Amino acid sequence: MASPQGSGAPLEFGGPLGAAALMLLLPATMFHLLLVARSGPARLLGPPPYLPGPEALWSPQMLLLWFTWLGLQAALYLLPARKVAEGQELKDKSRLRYPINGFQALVLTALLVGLAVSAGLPLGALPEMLLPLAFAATLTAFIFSLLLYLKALVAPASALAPGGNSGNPIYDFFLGRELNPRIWSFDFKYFCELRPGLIGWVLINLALLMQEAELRGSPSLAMWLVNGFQLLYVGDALWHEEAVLTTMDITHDGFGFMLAFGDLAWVPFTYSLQAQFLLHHPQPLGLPMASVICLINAVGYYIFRGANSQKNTFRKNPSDPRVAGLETIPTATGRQLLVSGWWGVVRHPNYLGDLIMALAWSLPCGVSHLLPYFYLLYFTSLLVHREARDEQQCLRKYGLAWHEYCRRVPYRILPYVY
Ligand SMILES: NC(=O)C1=CN([C@@H]2O[C@H](COP(=O)(O)OP(=O)(O)OC[C@H]3O[C@@H](n4cnc5c(N)ncnc54)[C@H](OP(=O)(O)O)[C@@H]3O)[C@@H](O)[C@H]2O)C=CC1
Ligand SMILES: CC(C)CCC[C@@H](C)[C@H]1CC=C2C3=C(CC[C@@]21C)[C@@]1(C)CC[C@H](O)C[C@@H]1CC3
Repeated sequence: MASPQGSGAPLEFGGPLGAAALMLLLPATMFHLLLVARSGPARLLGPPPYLPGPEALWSPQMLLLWFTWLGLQAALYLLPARKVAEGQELKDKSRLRYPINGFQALVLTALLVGLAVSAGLPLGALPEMLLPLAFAATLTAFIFSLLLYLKALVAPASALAPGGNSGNPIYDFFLGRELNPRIWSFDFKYFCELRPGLIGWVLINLALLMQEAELRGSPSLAMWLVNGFQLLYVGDALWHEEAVLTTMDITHDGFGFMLAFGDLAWVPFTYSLQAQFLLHHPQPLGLPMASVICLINAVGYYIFRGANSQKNTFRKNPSDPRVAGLETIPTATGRQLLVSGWWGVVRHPNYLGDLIMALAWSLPCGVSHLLPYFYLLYFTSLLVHREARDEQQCLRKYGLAWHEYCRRVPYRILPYVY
């Protein structure tokens, strides 16, 4: 039951002060974006059009709707899975088991929503409820993180994350103390990372598309593109759900406010920003420009999926014919690093593809406003920071072999630039 206070891991995110600032700044940014997206000038950097009073934020009905959504996703998570995957080896040499049924949850949610809409559910009314729903999600994230923090007090030391156990309560609350908090086999972090937020994001997009159809007779081409691109991204993440088990969020970071808020509130309510913007600021988009944007998204997806699949295939089975011919660097751990193929172009080709897609999601919104480009700006800084964190971890894991990889592949994300 011991908890190693002051575990000695280097502090990230600017330490306790940075963590405290982010805990205020992230929800404030999310509410700012929600308010600004529906305002006439839609200025990213200006003040919000008004400050919402408690009656605009707090609604018991929206809280109930939010919990119904979480309950539905939890029920779908518990349905029999097509596959059960094992996670990475833990400190105590054990491996946790995870159900692989995220895509099934997406399809079943689509069927249920389809049935409910045909029975008269006014999905197009959802955009009017975003503010109180986002407030319910934020409140849930705060309370949930507090419960997770308390749960970690009685967790065995082997269950704690390397990073979030500095002994500073603010920092540890933000980063998360326990690595894989579970009740029986229900894994909270894995559940939150892929289900309520990601599926909620595409549902909000769909509701915005439906409201646009109600307002203007039919959805605009720009709205179709944004919905299509982001549905592809979410569908892809859930189809390749097993790949999330090797991300640093699952293997390294504890489950605290950062991920709870990020997964439950930030993803659905800010990643849907382009569709929110388009509902209130329709943009003309001709077929030639739409084709160019589709091409940009396709190129981004091709790089993103190609790089991720190449690494996942290689990590599962280095002798797989699809990757067996690639050049590698041996490491002292026995694992190898790819140094040709996508991973020989830059050290994070998957981030490059992801960023190209992020650009394609903003372009349908035109160039008259900076607001729809918020995701691209935020995502660039998230991935630059994430890449630096991953490099630190790889350097610790692979030492000299990592130096050799950096020498052979000098650019991190963008060839010849960064
Ligand atoms: N939309 C969003 O908000 C976000 C999206 N993403 C996306 O999620 C996906 C997963 O990203 P992320 O979790 O950051 O990490 P990555 O999938 O990029 O994985 C990094 C790990 O890959 C392994 N690796 C690195 N270089 C090599 C190499 N040359 N050969 C073989 N293995 C190597 C290392 O782990 P090891 O050696 O232990 O296998 C390293 O720790 C990405 O596509 C990213 O774009 C990520 C964050 C947010
Ligand atoms: C609120 C903060 C700014 C930080 C929040 C970060 C989270 C929103 C992201 C951390 C890692 C994520 C991943 C994904 C979504 C965003 C979060 C949760 C994916 C599931 C997106 C789809 C990809 O195919 C896989 C990603 C894994 C990491």
